[in-house]
Amino acid sequence: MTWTGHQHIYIKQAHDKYGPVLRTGPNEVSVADVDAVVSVLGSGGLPKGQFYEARKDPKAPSNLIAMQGEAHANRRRLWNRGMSTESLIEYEEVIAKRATQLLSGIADLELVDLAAWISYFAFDFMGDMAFGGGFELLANEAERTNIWPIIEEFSITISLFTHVPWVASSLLLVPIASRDRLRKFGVDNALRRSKSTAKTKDLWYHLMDEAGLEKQKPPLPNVIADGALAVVAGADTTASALSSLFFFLLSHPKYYEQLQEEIDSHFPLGADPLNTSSHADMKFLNACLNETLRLQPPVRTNGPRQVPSGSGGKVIAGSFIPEGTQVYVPPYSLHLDPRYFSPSPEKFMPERWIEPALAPNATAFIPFSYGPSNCVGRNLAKQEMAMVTCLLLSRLEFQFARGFDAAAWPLQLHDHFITTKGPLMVSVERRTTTT
Ligand code: HEM
Repeated sequence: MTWTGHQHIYIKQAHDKYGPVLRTGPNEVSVADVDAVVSVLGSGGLPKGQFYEARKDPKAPSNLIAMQGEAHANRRRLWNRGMSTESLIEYEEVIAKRATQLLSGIADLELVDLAAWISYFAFDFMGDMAFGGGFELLANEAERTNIWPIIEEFSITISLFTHVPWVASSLLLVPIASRDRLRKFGVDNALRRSKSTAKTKDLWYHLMDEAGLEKQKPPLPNVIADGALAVVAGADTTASALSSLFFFLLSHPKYYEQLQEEIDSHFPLGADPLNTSSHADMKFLNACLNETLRLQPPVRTNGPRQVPSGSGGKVIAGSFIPEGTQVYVPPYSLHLDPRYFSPSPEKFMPERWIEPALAPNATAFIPFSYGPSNCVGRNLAKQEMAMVTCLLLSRLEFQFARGFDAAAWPLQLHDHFITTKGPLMVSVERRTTTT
């Protein structure tokens, strides 16, 4: 089931048929019920278990996502500093530089694979954040030809073999030549970054504790492991969400126009669409981002938590779950559940996030998971998406390319823990009114 990339659809169909608590394997259940969000993922919920343990590389230091308990809380403190409001303000300049490169890269191409270009943006930016630079996919055609296929091979291979490509041992599944090149690439960049002083406080600055706030300096290999995690966990997810947003807008011209109008009203002629100070007031933009993350959550099934041995089991959503069982709380199934998102949960309707009469059940909305191991990069991801969307829609006009099979695109979004996607072919024109 995992191999097809459509497991999120099968699980949803099975929930529709058999109810919210479903046995999906000899020792695992899927619970698509809002009660499970807090009781499984919340702070008093269940720990990560064998699923994450089995994917750890015993020879490599763990990255944040594979950690638990106190070790996780200690490492997460460094990450939280790197994702604080002040840090996000520092990152604006780096996002702006890469978004502007994205704009100039596609502005004069008539036909563009927008999904690929958005991915180049997302990888270049996460390389800047995690290692103070490294990828130059937007600027460098040779890199797009030589390095991008390796990154894609890496993403697709590990995603085919494991649910959690973010855990170190997944690297072992990538063909040796690619793996070695990628490892060398990561280590070279990390070593270069470790010898330099950052011009801005990037994520590395916080993970390495360059401010000297911790009693002990984090060991370099741990920081390399977390830097690599940032690239894998932060680039593809954000790129998927942004590509899906453009797909939905292009499929719904009414919403495309409404969003463009909101953007134009906040950034009239001469204003900088990369300025983030209006984002909180841009209701329709935020509604479109939420609606995209609801219908196409980049992490569709997510990794499970486990009922601890010796606990005697746990009652979840009204069902007794024995100890040792792995429990999934699948975002895709929850997000399409009419109990939580009505009317028409399968439709792209940004207004459900604006009109009180359509208000969804916010607890059932978990694109970034929930609780102590939720996505530490969620605010950064939203900031990237908002900046790129405002810039592109204020400067360019997009349409699906002639002959593009829009109906087929969502089926090319494959759930391999993260989401892999097919080409999103669009035609592009400069807007004359705002430039
Ligand atoms: C739209 C974009 C994104 C989505 C949908 C997303 C989703 C998620 C989800 C569902 C998890 C929980 C995984 C689990 O329970 O195993 C997670 C964890 C994580 N994400 Fe994100 N993510 C996004 C962007 C980012 C970005 C930009 C970063 C920045 C580096 C990031 C870094 C992380 C890290 C480090 C974790 C592990 C947190 C922990 O275990 O404490 N993510 N993300």
